[in-house]
Order: sequence, then C-alpha cells, then structure tokens
Amino acid sequence: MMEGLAGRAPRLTTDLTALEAAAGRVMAPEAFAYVSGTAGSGATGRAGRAAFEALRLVPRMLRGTRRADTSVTLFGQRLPVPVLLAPLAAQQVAHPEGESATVRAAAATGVPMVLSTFASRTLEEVAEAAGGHPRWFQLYLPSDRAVGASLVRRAEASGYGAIVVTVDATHLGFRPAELDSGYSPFLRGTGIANFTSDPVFRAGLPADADATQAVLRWAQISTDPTLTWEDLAWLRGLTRLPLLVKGILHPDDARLALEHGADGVVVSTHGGRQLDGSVSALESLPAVRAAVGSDVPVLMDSGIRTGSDVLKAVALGADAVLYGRPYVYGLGLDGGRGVEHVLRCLLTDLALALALTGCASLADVGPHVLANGDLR
Ligand SMILES: Cc1cc2nc3c(=O)[nH]c(=O)nc-3n(C[C@H](O)[C@H](O)[C@H](O)COP(=O)(O)O)c2cc1C
Ligand SMILES: CCCCCCC(=O)C(=O)O
Repeated sequence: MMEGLAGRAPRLTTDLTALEAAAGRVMAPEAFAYVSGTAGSGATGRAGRAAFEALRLVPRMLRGTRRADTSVTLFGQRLPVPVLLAPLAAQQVAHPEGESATVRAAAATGVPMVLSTFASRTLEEVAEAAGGHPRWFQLYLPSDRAVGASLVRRAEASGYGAIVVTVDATHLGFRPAELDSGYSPFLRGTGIANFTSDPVFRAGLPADADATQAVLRWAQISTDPTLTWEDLAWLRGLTRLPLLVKGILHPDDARLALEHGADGVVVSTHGGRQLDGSVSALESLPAVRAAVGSDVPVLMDSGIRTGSDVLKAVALGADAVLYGRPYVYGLGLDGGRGVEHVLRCLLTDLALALALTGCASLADVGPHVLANGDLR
C-alpha cells in the first residue's frame, strides 16, 4: 500500500510532476544535469509534456467499476499493468545501488524493467537482483558487432524476455546541460559495466589494460553512426527473443522496422534528448499505430508522468508505455524505496483514472475517452 494511504504522510511527494524539482534539491548537480537534461533549447522535452497536457479525458459516471483491470498481454507475457521501466543509463549517478535497487522495486510493484546497455550494473547482476521478475534488455548495437552479439547472448542466457534496440541515438544529441557541467558518467567509467564484464570486449583490450583504456575502447565501439535497416535484419537473425525498435516517430520507419524483422516498436523522442524541435511522441503515436495495424505491439514514452498520461497514450494506440525519469528521481531521493513509492503512486493513479473514465479494463480504453470538442 502507498504510505499516504496508510494514514501517514509519505516521505516523498505523491505529486509525480513535482519529483524533478525535489530530486534537483538533493541529487549531485552534475548527476541531476545528466538525468534531467534535454537537447538544444529543450523544445522537444517541453512539447512531450505539452502534448499530454493538451488532451482532456471525459469522465463517465455510475459504471459500477470497483477496481479496473489494468493488465495487458505483450508477446504472450501477461503484465499486471501497461507500464515498463524505460531503459535509463548509468543509474549509479542517482544512487550507489543503481539498477539493482531499481529492479528490486520494480519486482515489488509488478512493473517489468528494460535494462540499458549502458547500465552501471551488469545484466547478470541485475538478473540476480530481479529473481524471476520479468525484464527486457535494451541494446545499443556496438560498431564491433561481435560485442553486440555477445551482449545479446548474455541477455538470453540471463533470462531477459525481449530485446529493445534503440535507433534514435546513433548520433548523440546536443545536450547543453551535460556540456555545461563538463560531465559524462561514461567517461568516468559509470555505465560501461556490460562492456568491462564482456569477454569479447575484454579480448579487444591488452591483458594489462587499465580503466582509462577500457573507457577509450568503450567510446570507440559502443555505438555506431553507420547503422542501417540491414543491421536490424542481421540482429533479427541473431535471436529468437521478441525484438522491438525504440525511437520511432515516422510511420514509414515503423513499417521499415517490421519489414526488417521487428516484432514491435517504441514511439519515443528519447525524452527530448536527441533532436531539438522534433515532433512529440504522443503526436506521432496515432500515425504509427495506423501504419503497423492493430496486432503489432506499440509502446511509447517521453513525457509520461501520471496515470492519466498512461491512459491518454493507450487511448491513442499504445499497448503499453515506458516510464522514464520519474523513477530515477525516486532512486535519487530515497534509493529503492523511492522507486517503489513512485511506481505505487503511478499505478494507483492509473487504476483511478481508468475507473473514473468508466473503463473496467484497458480493453475498454479508446479514443472515446478523450474529449474531441463534440460530446454529443
Ligand atoms: C538519464 C537518461 C538516460 C537514458 N538512457 C537511455 C539508454 O541507455 N537507452 C535508451 O534507449 N534510452 C535511454 N534514455 C531514454 C529513455 O529510455 C526514455 O526514452 C526517456 O527517458 C523518456 O522520456 P521521459 O523520461 O521524459 O518520460 C535515457 C533517458 C534519460 C533521461
Ligand atoms: C554514446 C552514447 C551515449 C548514450 C547515453 C545513454 C542515453 O541514451 C542517454 O543519455 O540519453
């Protein structure tokens, strides 16, 4: 149960839109700049929130819904809620336990985690902390494909249930907050654990390599600006796990992803961290859904903060959402307890939003829950 509902004031705010300011007061300034930062002028980050705020839900009365069913089935896996934790790199910048604390909180709330390639804990450590709790692996395909193949093999061996390949950051966005603080977690060795623990990566280093040499090699091979759709087809041939492509905003790219072997797509602006001035993810979502048809899993992220936001995304065609920065702010504020608090707030808010719109389950959610200016 949420602390606030147990008759005590919670340790952290239950206002999910206020977490960023709260975290900004306690996190190390450079870590906060890394997590909260966006590309360029911040226009895409703001547009992400504005798109959700511009939509209005229409409440419906006396539907007799005691508790709405929030469960959803994705790739044959039944999830209690249409929410997964978005892959956010280098979580040790927020708390020393990093992704291990996050995944324990995720398990306690039933929310699967998508682990970043650039996690600060290895994918095996996180699998162990997760126990049997479902988790997916996000892949940045390295320019050294043998390392990429090794990461996929390790994810399969450690029980990750899907591969989410991110395609929107082959060139890193221009991020003033990071540039101004002169700080990158990766260049200090945080967020490269999946590489330094990888036998194929290590084979490319001299036997006596020090930490600096490992960071330099990571910087050389960890991403690949020359990626094309053919590389997705290659990746498809490497694994039988469900394969999702993250970072899609154009319906033609969604079609291309499917043509090259993807099983699903994630509509995302990377939280406004890549192309400044881009269309928001919520604006793109209906066109992407229309392009792929009703049977292909479509997830979305970028700007989701509240339960009503999740409902709006589902109404516009998402099967599920990835929840991003707020849980890392929870991690920065109170470790695993903070993540759990944030998730319990979100899930309680979502269940209430469903019931208040008169929906007994997610299957009842559609464009009709949104005001379109004509309520006749
Ligand atoms: C600090 C930070 C690190 C991120 N690291 C990754 C990553 O390693 N891989 C990835 O695919 N996306 C990454 N993302 C993007 C998120 O997965 C997600 O798309 C984004 O956070 C959604 O925006 P929101 O948090 O504002 O809702 C990162 C985002 C942030 C804020
Ligand atoms: C060299 C690529 C760094 C990407 C870092 C992780 C990420 O997706 C983000 O910070 O955003």
